[in-house]
Amino acid sequence: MKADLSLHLVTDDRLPLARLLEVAEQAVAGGVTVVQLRAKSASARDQVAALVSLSALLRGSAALIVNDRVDVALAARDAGAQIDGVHLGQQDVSPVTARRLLGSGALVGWSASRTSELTALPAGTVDYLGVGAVHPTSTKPDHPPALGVNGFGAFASAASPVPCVAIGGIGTADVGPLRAAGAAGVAVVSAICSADDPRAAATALRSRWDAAALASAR
Ligand SMILES: Cc1ncc(COP(=O)(O)OP(=O)(O)O)c(N)n1
Ligand SMILES: Cc1nc(C(=O)O)sc1CCOP(=O)(O)O
Ligand SMILES: [Mg+2]
Repeated sequence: MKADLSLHLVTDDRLPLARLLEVAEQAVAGGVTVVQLRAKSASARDQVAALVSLSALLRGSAALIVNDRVDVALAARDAGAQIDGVHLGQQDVSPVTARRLLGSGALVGWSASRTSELTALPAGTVDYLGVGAVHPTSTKPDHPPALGVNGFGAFASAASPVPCVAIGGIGTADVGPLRAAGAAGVAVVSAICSADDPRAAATALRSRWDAAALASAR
């Protein structure tokens, strides 16, 4: 595996850059392993600037990936940022193209929520699937229908051996059950970005994950 997929911070579109950087720094200090810049309403230029700042802040302490935009990932690399990969949706550039453009070492994630989408999965092209929504969430009003933890588990079994990262309305109480259902990791926006103390929120998610991983190893 190219990155520890266990705990993703997906950034909140509504955060101003200074707060986004603060939240990312605290989240990684609390145990986040992947930071995904999700800035859907920002211009390409602003996304590149944010990635350059995030890269300088993280200095490799967590993987830094970009939502939707392979072009932005490449432009940020060109500007000197360490960009580890992208997370793509079903409507975005194909993961095959992303893999070709970003290289074999890049982390390429792809969204999937129905088993019919797996038939189109190019073997060896994606490193993980982002699977949701686990619960309904107002963070992404156009999210796919909620799967619940059991639905997530059924999907993860069908997708095996591709690692599945759970997303959508996830809080600390979901982490253990999702790990037990076969999640390779969890991804959150509001559980960290809307917390008064993002570091404490990330620490709580991290310790639930570590406890569940320990329990499954017994
Ligand atoms: C880890 C992870 N999983 C799923 C998504 C959702 O991606 P997508 O379906 O492309 O939707 P948007 O985030 O682009 O609105 C994700 N971002 N991260
Ligand atoms: C970005 C995203 N993708 C989803 C999917 O189901 O594919 S749900 C989602 C938003 C997750 O935010 P929160 O942790 O605040 O619920
Ligand atoms: Mg997308």
